[in-house]
Amino acid sequence: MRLLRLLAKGLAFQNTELLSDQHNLYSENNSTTMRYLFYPPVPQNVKPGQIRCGEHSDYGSLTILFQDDAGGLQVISRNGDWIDAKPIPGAVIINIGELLQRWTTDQLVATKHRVVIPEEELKKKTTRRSLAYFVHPDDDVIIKCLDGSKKYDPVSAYDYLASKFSQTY
Ligand SMILES: O=C(O)CCC(=O)C(=O)O
Ligand SMILES: [Fe+2]
Repeated sequence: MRLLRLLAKGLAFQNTELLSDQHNLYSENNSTTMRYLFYPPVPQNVKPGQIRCGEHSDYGSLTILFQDDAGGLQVISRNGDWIDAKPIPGAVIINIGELLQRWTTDQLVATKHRVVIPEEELKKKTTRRSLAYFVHPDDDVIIKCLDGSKKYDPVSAYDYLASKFSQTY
């Protein structure tokens, strides 16, 4: 909630509660979830180009991501290069989600990221664990461009998530 308030401040919204007010994280009408991810050791005969977690951006408002020291997470830069998001002890990663990008008409960008397989043989044998807290707006919030533009069609947070899940799974 503090992060959402700070983002609203950073974007110079008059109402700094504008985003946080739409996130009743513990209500039944909110799809915020925590996911624990476990990546087993990579098999020896892994094919070139195989990946631990394919390129995507997260769907909601923000993701707070805790990763262990295995490494492999990469984020895409504005010019399309993949940059290692090296684990830093005690640090968390904050990803902007697609709904927040739509809401802010691209002022905040949902950065694409992926998890690649380590190159060193020894590291391939290690597992990787991460913990992701996917923060979502309340299900019934209609996400429409806050600047009044029509760049993105209004969509409810729930419908957006449901359409993403049906495409993914
Ligand atoms: O495991 C990770 O570090 C990233 C996972 C991820 O990006 C996701 O589940 O959306
Ligand atoms: Fe992700």
